[in-house]
Amino acid sequence: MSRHRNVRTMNYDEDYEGYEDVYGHSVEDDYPSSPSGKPSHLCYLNVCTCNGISFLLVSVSQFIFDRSGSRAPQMSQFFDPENDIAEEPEEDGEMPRNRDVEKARQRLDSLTIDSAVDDAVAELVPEEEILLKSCLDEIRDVVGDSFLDKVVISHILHAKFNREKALDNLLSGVTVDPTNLSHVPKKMKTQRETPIVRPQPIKPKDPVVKVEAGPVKASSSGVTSISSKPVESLKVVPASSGKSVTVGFDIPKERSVTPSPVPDTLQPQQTNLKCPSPVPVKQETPKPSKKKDFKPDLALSEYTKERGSSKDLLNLLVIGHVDAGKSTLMGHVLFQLGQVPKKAMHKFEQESKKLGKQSFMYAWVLDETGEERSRGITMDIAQSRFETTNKSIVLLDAPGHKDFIPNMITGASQADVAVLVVDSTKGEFETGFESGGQTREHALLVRSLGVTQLVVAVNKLDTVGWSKDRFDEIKARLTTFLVRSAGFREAELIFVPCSGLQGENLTKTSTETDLTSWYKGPTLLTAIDELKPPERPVGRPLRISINDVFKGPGGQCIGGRVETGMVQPGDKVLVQPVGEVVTVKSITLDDGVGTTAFAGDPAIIALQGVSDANILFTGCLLSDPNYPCRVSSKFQARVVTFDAMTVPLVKGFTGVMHLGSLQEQVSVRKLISQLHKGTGEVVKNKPRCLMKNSNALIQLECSRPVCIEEFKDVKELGRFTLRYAGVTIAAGVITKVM
Ligand SMILES: Nc1nc2c(ncn2[C@@H]2O[C@H](COP(=O)(O)OP(=O)(O)OP(=O)(O)O)[C@@H](O)[C@H]2O)c(=O)[nH]1
Repeated sequence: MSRHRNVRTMNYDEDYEGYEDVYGHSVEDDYPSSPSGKPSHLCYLNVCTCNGISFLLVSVSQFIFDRSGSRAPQMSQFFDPENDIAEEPEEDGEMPRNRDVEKARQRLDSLTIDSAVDDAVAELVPEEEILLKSCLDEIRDVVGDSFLDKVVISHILHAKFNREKALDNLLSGVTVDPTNLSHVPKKMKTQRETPIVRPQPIKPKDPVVKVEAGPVKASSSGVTSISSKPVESLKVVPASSGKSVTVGFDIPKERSVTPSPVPDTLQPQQTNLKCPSPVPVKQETPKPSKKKDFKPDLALSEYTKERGSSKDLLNLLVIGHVDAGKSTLMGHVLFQLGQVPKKAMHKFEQESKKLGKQSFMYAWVLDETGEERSRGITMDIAQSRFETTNKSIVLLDAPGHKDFIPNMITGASQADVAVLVVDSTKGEFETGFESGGQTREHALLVRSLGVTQLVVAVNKLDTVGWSKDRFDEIKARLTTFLVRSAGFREAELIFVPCSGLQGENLTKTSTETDLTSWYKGPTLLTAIDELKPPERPVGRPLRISINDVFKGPGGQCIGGRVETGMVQPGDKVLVQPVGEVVTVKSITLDDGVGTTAFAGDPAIIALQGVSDANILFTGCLLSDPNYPCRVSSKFQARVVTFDAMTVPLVKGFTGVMHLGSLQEQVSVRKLISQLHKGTGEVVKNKPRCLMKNSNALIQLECSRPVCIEEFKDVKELGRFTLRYAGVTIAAGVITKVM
């Protein structure tokens, strides 16, 4: 079995209609409180307007971590702008005589700074307040609580919101003159429209491990996993070391194509990320084909001939909060279906027992790496395949831990349908469902990426005595959220009570009388079989998104998914964005049958005539040379911001865009207009910032040209999510490639 990405191939109209649910449907009037009892989870529902300064200020405060609470350290305790803490006597001996004098001087200095900073902050205009708070948060990520807020603020103001400079000054002990913090003469403030220079992201506090797809691994259980390997740890000079810190994300000025996706987990603090040697773009934006009409007939008749009588393929993603039991559930399903040999299962049982982790024996079917098994968590998408009565299922088991959400997004970009697993144990469902848990974020993500059908596995029901009340309670709370906030249709949701560990109600009707006394619905497998197959855009120009590049027996190979069209051995394909034409040497399909790959198929493709292996990388594309994909670094998008957003979206904001297998740093160039949720009408032109739950038209720019399409043309390559500081803050569809 191979490792690859799949294409979501859903009916365009139906899918777009779904997006109208997400982006367009207004239920402001009837929207209830959130399940948590908070005013509401308004993610898709409310229009956030910024009509005046007072509103803006109140709203901004919601985003800001308030360090002025009772736990805030006393200034006299820590503050010493001139002398490093290291100069304090280390031993517990008597304090030097001049210490009292020194402390008194510090107090005096701090008081001066205190009032000067207050004065300067009081003079800020709203955009500056937002910037100040965003700078403060980012610097806090590096220095932690080692400096008082006002000291950090004084440096930010002194550096005119340049957070790199402020951080450098702070760490190298530069003294700020507290009487000179008013950075802009008052008379200028009223005139200023957009002169605020957006600061660059800064260094992370801790080294971060990037998890990246590794080579294909076949296993005894027939499961293929995308191995996780630590690729780079950033070297960070500790703040206390006194050494100067180089900060800022190094974006090459020239437009070059480099196989270096930006790891999301590093946002917003990434720095010094070294891209592999750039490969020159031969044809940055391929010229549109002169042939106006693409003829889909050949592809469609081939498809009918080859696939007409076979089962529908369904790419199924399994999502849910960490430890909800996803791997155990699906591992047990595979075992019950005979996909895992008894001998292999026995081995997993013995080995997991030895490690004291016997409860994870079924999870081991899918969690294959040593690290996953010893830690008891899934770290990357594991892929397998099974059959139901009417469907051929490609199973994608996603990691639940929030550190691995970028990997989960990779899976979500391949999914046609999803199984959301929730733990029904008392307290555990609540943990996963409350803010900070992954149940909501995963559901929002898959819906944003086009999944409209969801099976909810109410798992671990054995822990609550197969309680119908608990099942009903979870069903009610989730339905409210999934329908009202995430934009699913109630008719597209199927709730199935089950136990992954005990194997109840998975592939055959349960024998557990406490369950069968009240539940007569489908098993998990039947529910999956009932999901509708997506329509495959076979009759469109070829697009194959690449998620793996490796040397195979056939030479240079890629693992990818055919997004649209079809491909056969001998076809010429255009590698984009580089713009080099290569030949398809051979195609290996996931089920090993046939050599023609159609839209929706995951495939391994060996290529001939590749001048440099570096032109192929995760996130690049193979397309029809006569009908190439758009390649651009600038585009317009309609976005909806999520409830989890922690900083307002302003011009210059930089985050990570996830578009299919592509992860790319992107910044907001323009906030064009804020839109009404229900009607899509412009409610405000050129808003200064976007808050949570806003709907807007914005212009974005990537740091290098990427393959993108307008959503109306190719939905798979026209929608994205935006993440910042490890949180998914927005989803969008591309409305105009520029
Ligand atoms: N009692 C009970 N325990 C279960 C059930 N399903 C899973 N578990 C236990 O829950 C723990 C976590 O299971 P996993 O399958 O690793 O959970 P996961 O959701 O795949 O975890 P991540 O992929 O790391 O997010 C293990 O100890 C399982 O034995 C169940 O139905 N009943």
